[in-house]
Amino acid sequence: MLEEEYGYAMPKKTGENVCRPAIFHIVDTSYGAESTSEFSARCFALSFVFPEGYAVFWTCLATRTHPSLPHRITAASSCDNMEELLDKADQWARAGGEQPERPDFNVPEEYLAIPTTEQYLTLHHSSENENSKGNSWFAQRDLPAGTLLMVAKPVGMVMDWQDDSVEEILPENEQDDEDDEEGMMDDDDKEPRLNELLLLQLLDTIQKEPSIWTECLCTLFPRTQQELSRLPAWVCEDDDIFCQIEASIQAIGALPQMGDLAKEISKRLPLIIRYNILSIETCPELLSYPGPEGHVSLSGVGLYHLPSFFNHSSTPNASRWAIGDVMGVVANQSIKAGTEICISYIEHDVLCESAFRRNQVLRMDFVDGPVSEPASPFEEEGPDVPVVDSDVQNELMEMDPFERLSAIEELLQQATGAKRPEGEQDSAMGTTANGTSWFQCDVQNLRILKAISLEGLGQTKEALTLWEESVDFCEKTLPPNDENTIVVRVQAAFSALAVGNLDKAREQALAALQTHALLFGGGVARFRRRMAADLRLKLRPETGTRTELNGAPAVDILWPL
Ligand SMILES: C[S@@+](CC[C@H](N)C(=O)[O-])C[C@H]1O[C@@H](n2cnc3c(N)ncnc32)[C@H](O)[C@@H]1O
Repeated sequence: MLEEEYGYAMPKKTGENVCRPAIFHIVDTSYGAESTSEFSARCFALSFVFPEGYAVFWTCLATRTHPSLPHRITAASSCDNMEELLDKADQWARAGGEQPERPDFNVPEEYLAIPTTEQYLTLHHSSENENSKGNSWFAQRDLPAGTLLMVAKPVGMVMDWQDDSVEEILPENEQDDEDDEEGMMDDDDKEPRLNELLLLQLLDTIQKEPSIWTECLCTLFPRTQQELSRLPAWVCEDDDIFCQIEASIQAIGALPQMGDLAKEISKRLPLIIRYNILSIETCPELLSYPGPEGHVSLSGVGLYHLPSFFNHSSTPNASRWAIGDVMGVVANQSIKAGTEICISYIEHDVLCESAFRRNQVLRMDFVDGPVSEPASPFEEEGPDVPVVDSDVQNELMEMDPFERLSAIEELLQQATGAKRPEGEQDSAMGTTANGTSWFQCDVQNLRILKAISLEGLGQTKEALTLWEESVDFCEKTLPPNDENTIVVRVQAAFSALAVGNLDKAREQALAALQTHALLFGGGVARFRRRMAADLRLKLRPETGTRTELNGAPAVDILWPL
C-alpha cells in the first residue's frame, strides 16, 4: 500500500481512504547522501481522487524511533498482523526451491503500535551491572505476564539449508580418515559453517553500508580488549571462505573513514556472531513442524541488534517466538520493575537438567548455574546432548506403527537407564541422580511419539494418559506459560474428546487457549490460525463423540470461534 520514496512517503493506491499506522524510511537528503533517519510514524493519510489524478494529504500524529527494528528499513510495511505473517510463512514454505534466499518479512503493523523497548526496558551497561554478565536488559516498570517486550528484524540471517559442510557430504568413514590424516580440529571446536556464512554476509553489508558497524554491530559483545582476550580465537577452517573474508575486510579498509576500523571488525565480528546469534525457527513447537505442513525450510540463524542484550538464564522470564525472520520477545510471567530480563540460550526442555548437562549443551563463555560437575558418574558417561533429536524422531515416524512402538519401548528403557544399548554392559551404567540416563526431554519426546503411535492404532485411552503425562512434564519442568505446553494440551483435549470425556477435553482446550493468548494474543481466531497445521493432523480415528455433538468438528467443539 505504501511505497518508499526519497524524501517522503505516500500512499500508492488512489481512490481509497487510508487510515492505518505505517512505517516509513525517510532519507533525509538535506544532510547529504549518507545521512538517513528512520522512524515509525502513526500516520493518518487521506487520499482524494480528482479526475486528473489524485492529491494526498498526510500528517504524522506521532513519531518516534523504533529501536527494535533493523538498522535500516527499506520498504513500508505491507503486513497487518501475525495472521498475515503466518500466511506469508506458509506461502514461503510451500514455494519449495522457488523462494528467495531468506524469508525477509515485514514487521506487522500491529507490532509497530506497541509501546516500545524504551518504555518497558532499560539497558544496563556492564559497569552498572554488578554481576559481571555485561550489558543486560532490565524491566523499567512492572510488566504483566504476556507483555510483548520487543519485535525485531535481524541485521543478517543465514538459512539452515545453506549449511553444506563437509560432514554431510562425506560418508562417515571418510570423514574420520580425513580428520586423522590432517590432524583437524575436533568437531566441537570447529566454527559452525553457518557462522562463517553469516560473517561473509555481514561484511558485505558493512561494505555497502558502513554505519551498520558503527551504529549497531560495534555495540555488541565482545566490546573491549579484555573481553576479547578471554575468548577462544576464531579459526576459519575453509580456505575459500577465509579468502573471501580477507578480501571483504580489505575492501572495508579501503572505504573512506573505515581504514582504522577494518582490523577491529576482523577481530570482533566473528566473535560477535558466535556469542550473539540466535536460532530462528517458525512455530518449531508444533507436532506438524517437521512434516510437509511445517516450516522447517524457514529455519536458520540470525544476528539481531537489541535482542542481543538479553542475557541467559536457566529460569528465563522471557520467551522468544519467530515467524520468518521477524522475532518477538514476550514476558512469560509477571516481572517486577528493576528485575533483569533473561531468555534461555538453550532449548527450554533442556533447562530441567543438571548444571553439568546444561553447560554441555550451552557451550558459551560463561557457566550456567553454580555446579558444572556431573551430578553422578553416570551422567558423565551418558550423552552430552539429547538423543531423540529430529533425525531419530523422523526415523521412528517412518516405521509402521507396531514396529515403531516396540522401537520406542526399547529406547524408553535406555533413556530411563533401565537398559543399556545392545553391545554395552549393563553393569557399567546405572541411572543418574534424577533417574534418567539420557536427557529428560528424550523421555518426553518418546512419550509423545508413543502417544501418536497409540492414537494411530485406535488406543486413544492409553494415548490420553501419555498426553496428560506430557502436559505434566511441561508444566513441571518448562518455564511458565511455555508454548510446548499448548501443543500437548491440544492433543490431550482431542484425545479426551475422542474417549468421550468432554469436561476433561474442554479443560485442556481452555488451558491451551489461555497460554496461547497470553504469549501471542489474538484470542481463539489467532489460536486456530497459529495452531492450524496441528489442528489438521489426523492422529486418531473418528469417534462417536462428534455424532453426539451434532456432528460438529472437534476443533469447533473445543475452540468455537
Ligand atoms: C548475547 S550476549 C548478551 C549481552 C551481553 N551481556 C553484553 O554485554 O552485550 C551474550 C554474552 O553475555 C554474557 N552472558 C549472557 N548470559 C550470561 C550469564 N547468565 N552469566 C554470565 N554471562 C552471561 C556472556 O559473555 C555471553 O557471551
